[in-house]
Amino acid sequence: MVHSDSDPPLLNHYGTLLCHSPQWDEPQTRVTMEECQLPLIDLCDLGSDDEMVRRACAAAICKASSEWGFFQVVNHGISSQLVDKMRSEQVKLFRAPFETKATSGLLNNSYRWGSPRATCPNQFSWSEAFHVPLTKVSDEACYGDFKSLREVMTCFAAAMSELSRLLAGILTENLGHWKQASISNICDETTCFLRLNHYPACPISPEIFGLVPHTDSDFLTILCQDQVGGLQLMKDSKWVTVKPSKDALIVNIGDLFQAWSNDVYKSVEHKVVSNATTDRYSIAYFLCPSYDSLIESFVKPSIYRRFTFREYREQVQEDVRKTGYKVGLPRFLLKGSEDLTTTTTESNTRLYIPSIAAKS
Ligand SMILES: C=C1C[C@]23C[C@@]1(O)CC[C@H]2[C@@]12CC[C@H](O)[C@@](C)(C(=O)O1)[C@H]2[C@@H]3C(=O)O
Ligand SMILES: O=C(O)CCC(=O)C(=O)O
Ligand SMILES: [Fe+2]
Repeated sequence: MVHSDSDPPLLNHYGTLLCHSPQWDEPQTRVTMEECQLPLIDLCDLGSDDEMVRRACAAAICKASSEWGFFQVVNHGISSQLVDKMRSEQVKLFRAPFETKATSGLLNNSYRWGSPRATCPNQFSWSEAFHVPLTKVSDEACYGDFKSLREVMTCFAAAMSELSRLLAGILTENLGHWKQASISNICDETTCFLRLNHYPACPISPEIFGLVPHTDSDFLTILCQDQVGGLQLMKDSKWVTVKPSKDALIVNIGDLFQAWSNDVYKSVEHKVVSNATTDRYSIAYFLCPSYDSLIESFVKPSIYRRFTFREYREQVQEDVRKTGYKVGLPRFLLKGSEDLTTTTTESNTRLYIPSIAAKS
């Protein structure tokens, strides 16, 4: 492996983990995975003159969010030029020396690499990231020498923010309790994040995760990935590989939407497998509420107890600190509601009668 000074010290951190986990000595072979075509939704239909077309599009978004927890959207309004500019700025950013990324306070000092708390190889992520709060995306002081990055990131974050609110509105209204609370009211520019991911090529072992299996701790995530591939999600208890699609963005439901919808929508486990030869880049936009926001289902009996986003984050961080793993929603199950929580099978798929004519 040729080491460049921009690479985080993934190899020696991973090496120390290996020393304590002998069972990882056997050579591993890269298995070919079943590829899936995520539900593909053309958001142009939301602007159709035909109300039935608008309703059908909204219903498809809701159905995919319940059955897959994932879907992909085209004609989402984010130009390929902006995506290409964002990607080239992202590549430049990660090519900076590791010292600069890790110690200069760049992007609100939001740099993360590997998995600092990993105690064994399967808790390790062969990746680096900047997890940037939206409040800082336009802050000139956060960009150091990366002046051109600021304008692109500001435009990109604004476009992702608008798209996330459109989708959250459709998903909330389908639940029928949109009168009592709207997610757009508790999520705003000050509470969301933009996460820039870089997955360096990893020629050591196909067993190494680019990003460990996890569910997202938010309402929903919009993901812009390059064409390298590697994202996998859990479908019917099997890992399936998401086939990259050039002009599509991927949307996935987060833990908070699963709780808010009383399990109608699913926050589905996903991971990134490493690539032996090619670096991979992605950008994730996380629609998150303020830390004091109360997450509760308006549908009774609730499966989960009411909790604030702050409680949720603190519980995740405590579990990761103590066990190396995120537990997430199971920590908030109400007593006796374990048997209420649904698993997605054809038999209990909800009937979609959107209570709205999707807004054009
Ligand atoms: C959406 C996210 C949840 C996560 C942080 C992240 O931004 C991307 C990685 C996720 C992950 C995966 C491994 C661990 O479960 C976790 C606690 C972590 O450190 O990174 C989760 C994060 C989370 O749920 O907060
Ligand atoms: O890079 C990807 O495809 C997935 C990233 C992800 O799951 C995350 O940042 O939460
Ligand atoms: Fe994720």
